[in-house]
Amino acid sequence: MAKRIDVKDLNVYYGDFRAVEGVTMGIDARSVTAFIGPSGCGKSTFLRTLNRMHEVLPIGRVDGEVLLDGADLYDKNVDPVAVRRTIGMVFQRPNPFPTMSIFDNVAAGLRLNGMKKKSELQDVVERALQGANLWKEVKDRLDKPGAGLSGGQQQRLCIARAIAVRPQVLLMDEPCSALDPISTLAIEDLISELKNDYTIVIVTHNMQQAARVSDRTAFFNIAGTGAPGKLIEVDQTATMFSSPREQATEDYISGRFG
Ligand SMILES: Nc1ncnc2c1ncn2[C@@H]1O[C@H](COP(=O)(O)OP(=O)(O)OP(=O)(O)O)[C@@H](O)[C@H]1O
Repeated sequence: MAKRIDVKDLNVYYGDFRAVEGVTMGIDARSVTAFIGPSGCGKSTFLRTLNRMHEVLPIGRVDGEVLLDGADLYDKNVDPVAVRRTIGMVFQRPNPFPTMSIFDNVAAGLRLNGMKKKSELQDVVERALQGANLWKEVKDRLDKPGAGLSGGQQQRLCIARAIAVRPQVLLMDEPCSALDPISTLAIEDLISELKNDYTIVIVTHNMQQAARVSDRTAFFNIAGTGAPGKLIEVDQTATMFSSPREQATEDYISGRFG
């Protein structure tokens, strides 16, 4: 189910502006890969190319290859909507559907995929909520609005919604930046569990978080305002944090800039 991703010479544009230049890297299946780097270096932009979300913007354009177990996501015969179904995304701010119940939030994607039987939906919703470590807290209030949960619970609800449709990859764009430390730890524990089943990519500004949750870390940087973001290096997280190859990585990790 979990798949690996290989990116080859990827350039990402907003109109004429090249925001990310020449990224080539592999992302292992069933592992957590963290993207780190200073603000504006293109981490989120690059992340959104991995499930073809970038091109939702009219000015969004990509060239290069993103291979999911060897198959190019940008092949002209590939349906971008199908890509977004197999590569799920969790955003910075928890964004449950505000008027929907907790149950319906998790069931929404399943219903879109044609699952109609109540008993089947109940099974999958329960499994997804358990997978997101939220079941115990919400099992007696499934018919209450998702918007009534705490921020940390809402983010776990969004993770449950994302995993309910059994994606092959889960992309997370600073999933803890709006959360308190306790909720952050709950999400980090969850990420460590989910990697047994999913390929996970997480953008984070928090060095400790990258060190705690990821197996591999990719450092991106920009030469200056208006310059494109570039991948500087990617390696095992332990190596990146103890003996990176590039001086810029060491400077960033040790807090000398960014
Ligand atoms: N919708 C947009 N239209 C035009 N340019 C954009 C758009 N979104 C982002 N950019 C530009 O693309 C570059 C990369 O931005 P991006 O948000 O990907 O960086 P980031 O590393 O994720 O930053 P941060 O850590 O602050 O979230 C920046 O120069 C940014 O201004």
